Amino acid sequence: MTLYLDSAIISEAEEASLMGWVKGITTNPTLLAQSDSPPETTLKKLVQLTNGPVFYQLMATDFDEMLTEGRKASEIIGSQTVLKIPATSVGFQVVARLSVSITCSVTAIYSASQAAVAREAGAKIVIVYVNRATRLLGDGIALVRDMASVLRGSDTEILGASIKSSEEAAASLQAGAHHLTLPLAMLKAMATHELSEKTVEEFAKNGIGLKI
Ligand SMILES: O=C[C@H](O)COP(=O)(O)O
Repeated sequence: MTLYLDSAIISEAEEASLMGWVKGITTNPTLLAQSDSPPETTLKKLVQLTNGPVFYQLMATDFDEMLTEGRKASEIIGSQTVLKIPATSVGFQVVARLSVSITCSVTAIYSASQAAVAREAGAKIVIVYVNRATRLLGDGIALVRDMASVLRGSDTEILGASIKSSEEAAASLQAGAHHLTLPLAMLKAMATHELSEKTVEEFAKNGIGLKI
């Protein structure tokens, strides 16, 4: 399992890097628009802040332009590139073409059948917007479960995105998500429990340890 930061804000990527357990960064056009640098500069900075994958989502919608954009992103990000390609008819064609040379994920997947098509097209990762799916379809966790069932036995892995609580994060993993991507605040929330803090306070009050 891998936890990724879902952000293009450099200060957040720096903080996630210091955590030591966040192993890559996912971006999308909306997140890149929140950065104060042009996308090319932001992506180069993000690459410096992680040893793991840096995901870039294609904006173009025309087949040839998508190929060009994907190759350009790969030149900027280098060996850490994972392309995020939207789950559209042309998107699947682009995955089939680019996945032979660049790691591809398919994003904005809303059905188990789209996950199966993504796998056949050569995607290594399928991205499911868990909370959005709950809001739009009724049960995002059930969608993760269905996707996991369809992909069982294949190399294609599920990345859960649009996670709004620690409980939703855990439920996504239990349902079969291999990885999660989360905003910085959600990563911190995942690592925190009030009882852990209370327990530490208790030890601090009553215990002793090595002199340092
Ligand atoms: O890249 C996709 C985002 O993770 C979706 O999250 P959101 O539903 O919070 O916008």
